[in-house]
Amino acid sequence: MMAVGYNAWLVLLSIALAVLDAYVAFSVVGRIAHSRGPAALLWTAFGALAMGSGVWAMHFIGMLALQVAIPLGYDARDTALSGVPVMLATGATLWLLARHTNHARIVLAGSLLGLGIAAMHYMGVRAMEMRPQIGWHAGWQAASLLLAVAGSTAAIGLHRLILCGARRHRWWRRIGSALLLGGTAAGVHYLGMAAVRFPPGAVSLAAEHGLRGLGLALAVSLVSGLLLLLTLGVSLAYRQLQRRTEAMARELGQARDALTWLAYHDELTALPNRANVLDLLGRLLPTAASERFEVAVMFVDLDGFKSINDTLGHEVGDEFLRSVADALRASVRTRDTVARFGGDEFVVVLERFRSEANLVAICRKILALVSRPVQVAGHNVMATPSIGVAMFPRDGSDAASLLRHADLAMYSAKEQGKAGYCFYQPRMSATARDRLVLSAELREALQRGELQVYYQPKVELASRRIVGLEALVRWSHPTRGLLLPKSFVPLAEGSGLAGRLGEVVLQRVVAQLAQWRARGVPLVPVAVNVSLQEIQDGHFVDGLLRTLRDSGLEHGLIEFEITESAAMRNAEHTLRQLRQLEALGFRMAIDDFGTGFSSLSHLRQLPTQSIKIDQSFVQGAAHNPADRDITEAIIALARKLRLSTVAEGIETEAQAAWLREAGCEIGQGFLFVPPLPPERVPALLLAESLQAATL
Ligand SMILES: Nc1nc2c(ncn2[C@@H]2O[C@H](COP(=O)(O)O[C@H]3[C@@H](O)[C@H](n4cnc5c(=O)[nH]c(N)nc54)O[C@@H]3COP(=O)(O)O)[C@@H](O)[C@H]2O)c(=O)[nH]1
Repeated sequence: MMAVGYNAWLVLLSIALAVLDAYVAFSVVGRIAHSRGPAALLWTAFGALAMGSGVWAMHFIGMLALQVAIPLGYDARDTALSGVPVMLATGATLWLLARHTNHARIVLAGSLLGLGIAAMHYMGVRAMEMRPQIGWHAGWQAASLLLAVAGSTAAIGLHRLILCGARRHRWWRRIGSALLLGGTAAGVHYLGMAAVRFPPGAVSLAAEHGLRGLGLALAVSLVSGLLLLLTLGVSLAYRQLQRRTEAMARELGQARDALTWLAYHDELTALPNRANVLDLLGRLLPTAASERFEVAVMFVDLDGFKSINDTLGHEVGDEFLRSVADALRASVRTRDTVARFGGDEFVVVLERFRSEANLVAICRKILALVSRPVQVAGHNVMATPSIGVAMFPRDGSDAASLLRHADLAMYSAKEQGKAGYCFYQPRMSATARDRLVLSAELREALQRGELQVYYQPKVELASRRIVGLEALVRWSHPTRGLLLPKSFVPLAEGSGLAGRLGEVVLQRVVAQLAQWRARGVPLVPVAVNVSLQEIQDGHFVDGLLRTLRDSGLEHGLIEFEITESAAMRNAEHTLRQLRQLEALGFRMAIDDFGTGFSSLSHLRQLPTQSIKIDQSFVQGAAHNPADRDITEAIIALARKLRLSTVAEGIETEAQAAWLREAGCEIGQGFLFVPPLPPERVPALLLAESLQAATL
């Protein structure tokens, strides 16, 4: 038997190539696993080519490292063909590993790869074309086959363990599995070569025409190494790209989820919003119709929330709305829906309730829980709810009509004194239509001059002398008769006509005063009610001065009454406007005092000469100690601020006497004179006092 030796450098080179090859192969498995469709197929083919050719190059360099006493060569065709089984086996292995793996798949992949490597080796040895044929040592042959299968399986198993295990030390373990697989491929080759027995006198026919030489070994190593490095580079770059794409997809997904949430929820309270409720009712009502159960929609609106917002600020308002949301949730079952439609409007949807009495109980619970005072940023805040209820199928067959009717019922609850609930009744729709008609008619009435101004005297309580008049608008409606402000002033404010209405009243008052003066009637200041909309209009002061310009009237003859809640709203801007009016010599009074949320520091800054005590306190004082206490407190406060007090709505002598004793100087009410048309006022102004006047 011929002696056999190896070129140690080429052996080392072949082992290094095998390890690099294995490392690249595992990297490519990751790319296939994370790709789909054609990309996965392309990576499999690319990986099979790179890894198969790497193993093949390792084997070929190993063959070239072989040194025997005779010249050796390798048939080019057989050598090239020996790469085919390993490439096929590699392709199959990569594909198997990239998909779902279990123990059986790992053993199958390891066996396929091992057999592919072994097949390549034994085909490659044949390429030497030895004559006589070489002999084989069965033991070494069996050992090489066993190593091929066991080593490949172990390396693949180790790699799977890495993927499933913790991230720590992954890199080292990946190198370990590459060393194991690379070592296996090299081991199969060198164990296989140990099995080869060159008969004495044997020759290699391929030495004449085949591949041979150190230069060739280096060239193959270089090409194969470059191919593997290129594959590794592309694989890493591709992984980076995939990670970025995945991160972007994740971010996009999160952004889409956030947008979807926002589209269906109210950001402030995290409650469902209008779109959500419409969606819910759209699904619920058909089921309710087919399964014959009832659905109730409750419209909940807070009374006086605006003044909380305006006087205490939006942060306090927001916090208070969140507490209202909690109170509403606590009032109903978890399966009922509580939603916020915006502002201070909430909606509750209840399904499968037991009876109408059950709904009444829920309304009462809402009233009790929502009306509780809440501590927000050091303030004791409270607002009562007004609730409107509409039921399916009785009050509406679809979401839109149910919500509209619940809303109308809520308005009705407000009209009935607020802090209550109302169930929808068909006549409410008629009332709403009526409001619309009246609103349209008001626009024409302003042009046609149907508005009139009545005057109610303000009287000095001690002497019953008339010290002022209040101008109160009336609408002489062609078919409905004389309408009071409560039936059309809110309509004017809701339809943007408040400014025009104020202008008309002011023109009438100025013309009236000028006419009385011309007739020699002694004049007293006339108070004109102004709404917040008018005050906030940037042209209010200009319009006022224009109206007064040719009248020759002193500005001190006009007093503006602004309600307490309006004075506190948008406080800064309102304050600027009022100061401008004061600087021009106009007088100012705070109307309906005691009904809003005044900030005392703000009140101190208001350029006002008097405070009007709301008539509810004046009339309640006789039987309600709290009203009496509030009235006395307002009078004391006005004294401290050096303001005069005017008590509204005095109807009895007892009220007048008590108010006078309490320190109130001026009064107004039916006891003295009701609001009168202008033609009846001169007689009063010409008399010394009311006692002397004949009404
Ligand atoms: N923006 C404008 N608002 C106006 C204008 N004119 C009136 N108003 C606002 O309407 C409110 C109601 O006015 P009215 O129905 O005319 O009622 C006044 C009196 O009739 C009533 N009053 C007077 N004395 C008594 C009484 O003894 N008992 C009793 N039950 N009611 C009485 O009070 C109203 C006057 O109150 P006040 O203005 O608070 O002094 C009216 O309050 C205005 O807000 C307008 O031109 N523009």
